[in-house]
Amino acid sequence: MTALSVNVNKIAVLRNSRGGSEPDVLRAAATCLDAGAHGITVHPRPDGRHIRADDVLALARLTRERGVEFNIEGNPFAPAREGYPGFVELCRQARPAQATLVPDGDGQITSDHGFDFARDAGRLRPLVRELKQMGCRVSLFADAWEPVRAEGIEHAASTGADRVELYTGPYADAAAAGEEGPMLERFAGIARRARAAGLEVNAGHDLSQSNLGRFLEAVEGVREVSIGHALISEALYDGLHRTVQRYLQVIASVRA
Ligand SMILES: CC(=O)[C@@H](O)[C@H](O)COP(=O)(O)O
Ligand SMILES: NCC(=O)COP(=O)(O)O
Repeated sequence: MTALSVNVNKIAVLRNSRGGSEPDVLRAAATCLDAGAHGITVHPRPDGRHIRADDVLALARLTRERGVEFNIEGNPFAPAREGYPGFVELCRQARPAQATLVPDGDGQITSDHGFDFARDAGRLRPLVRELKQMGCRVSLFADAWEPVRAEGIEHAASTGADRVELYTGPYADAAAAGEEGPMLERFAGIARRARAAGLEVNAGHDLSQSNLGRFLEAVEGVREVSIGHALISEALYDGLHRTVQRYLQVIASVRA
């Protein structure tokens, strides 16, 4: 069954908006785990807009104590700056179960593309090796809708990474327009291609209660979905514990 990793970035957005300690990221993560979430994801960004280095280390302790997975996302090429030791150094300190490499620039409002693996495989390879030597499973953020980039799956495998995380933003947009059919076929094809290349498949970005089930029905073998923005938004109306349980029910209802 697909694992649910809850991304708690948006708890930190609200907390940072007033400069205090509430809402508490750690308490929110513990609530998600109490509700049955399989893991926690964060995407600390160099500008510190939400998750900060101290959150990462605190969440690393919590997930280790709970015996669940911690997934840290980030751009491994982004330089360190005050308050941000750099992605690889953060992983060295936190030792997450999974490191998900995402090619985001500082100016992006959110993640919106995967790697160009034909171009980037060479410089990703040593980073993947270093992270795996730390004991991290390594996942690479990958597009699934642009033919040019999507053909790079074999290049992604050549980096030594364990998984790709399919960027599902375009799927979510298509689903909102009721036009997800062709997109799902493409995602299913890329997922098969990834597994044939020896990569397991994660998925994430803009997944929600309304679009998750159709995605998992169409795209076989998704090991993990990491979900944040929609889940936290829905939790504002329905409560965090109940919302996490609703996502788990969606996942459990998917035909094996
Ligand atoms: C990689 C990805 O698609 C998301 O996990 C990303 O973490 C979202 O980042 P923001 O929460 O900063 O939008
Ligand atoms: N990798 C995707 C993730 O962690 C959360 O993305 P979103 O649900 O906040 O869009």
